Amino acid sequence: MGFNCGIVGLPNVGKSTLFNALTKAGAESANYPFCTIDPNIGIVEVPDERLDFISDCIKPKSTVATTIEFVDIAGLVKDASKGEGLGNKFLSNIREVDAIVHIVRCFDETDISHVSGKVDPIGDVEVINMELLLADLDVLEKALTKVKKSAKSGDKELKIKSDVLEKIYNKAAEGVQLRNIVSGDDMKYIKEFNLLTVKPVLYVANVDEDGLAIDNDYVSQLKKVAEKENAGCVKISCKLEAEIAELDEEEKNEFLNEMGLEKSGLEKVIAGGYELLDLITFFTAGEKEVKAWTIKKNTKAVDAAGKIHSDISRGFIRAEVCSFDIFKEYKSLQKIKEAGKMRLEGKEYIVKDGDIIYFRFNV
Ligand SMILES: Nc1ncnc2c1ncn2[C@@H]1O[C@H](COP(=O)(O)OP(=O)(O)OP(=O)(O)O)[C@@H](O)[C@H]1O
Ligand SMILES: [Mg+2]
Repeated sequence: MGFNCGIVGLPNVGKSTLFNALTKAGAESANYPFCTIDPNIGIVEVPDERLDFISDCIKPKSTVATTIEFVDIAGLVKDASKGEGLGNKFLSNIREVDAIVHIVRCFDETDISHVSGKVDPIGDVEVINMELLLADLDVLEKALTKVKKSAKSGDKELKIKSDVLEKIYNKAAEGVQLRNIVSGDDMKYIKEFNLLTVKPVLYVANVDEDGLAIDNDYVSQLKKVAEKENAGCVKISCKLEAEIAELDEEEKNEFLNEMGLEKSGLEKVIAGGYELLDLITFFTAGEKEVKAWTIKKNTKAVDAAGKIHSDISRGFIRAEVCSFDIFKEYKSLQKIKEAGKMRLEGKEYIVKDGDIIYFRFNV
């Protein structure tokens, strides 16, 4: 089971360019709208300095990073919810992803055409978000009619569901993106509908080289939009990232240095996506292999063990756990044990981000 982020935005804003930089998959990217029709899917390693540190100390035969999936989706235009552009096909591709990376054009470059004729981040975001919301309204309206009817039977649970749907429908009709108003309790009634504006979103400002050094007006505008929505916003140049991705490690560092950048923007996007998905990482560390594993926040030790192998979960005895900070101090699991700093935890232990775990099991 993987977790994925869908890359969405207007046509010709740099989605495939970013996707290629992320995945080195060579998806078609060109200066015309609707270049992408079918979604491209790519697996991306999640860079993690902690994994590198553990690996440097233990020097295992292999080191394995954790991954997430990115999906490059066709461009969306106004009235897509009514079938314009690639319309419903596009929307159903978005329905399948866990989180949304929304790319917004924040560069001038007259050679690259813009579907509405001018660069306008606020307007562009509104077009996309409105289409997503209209699609949600459509789904909610149908669901509400159905549930209301069945709630007439007097079933209490259906009555609650109908009330929740009605409340959310009314909010959507007011133009509110739903991610900010749906509570955890509401979520269980609407999960099945896979609503688009409930999915977490990260905005990506796609800038030119000048915009990288100093925020241009477009970026400032987009940052305000993101802030208002409580969403994250990262600034990168998709075109530059695609060029950097072609370089080998040494050239890449040289290039980043020259540009006065610490790390490539891709890492910011990957880290941002990982955060959106509400994921954390734990590590297993042996002489053969040091490996990063992905789990949802609040996963129990016995379920985390199941990520590695169902036998380990089934025969779970206990987990030997230390935090990354402890490892950083002692640099060796043996030394941590000798110092009495290794904790023994049971099945119910909630795994924390950065835990290094050894599972004892018996089958
Ligand atoms: N930061 C940038 N500066 C200048 N040009 C850029 C930048 N980012 C992308 N481009 C250019 O914009 C054009 C469109 O890019 P791309 O094909 O990635 O868009 P897209 O969003 O995937 O479009 P579609 O929706 O049609 O699939 C390409 O020519 C690409 O090189
Ligand atoms: Mg594309």
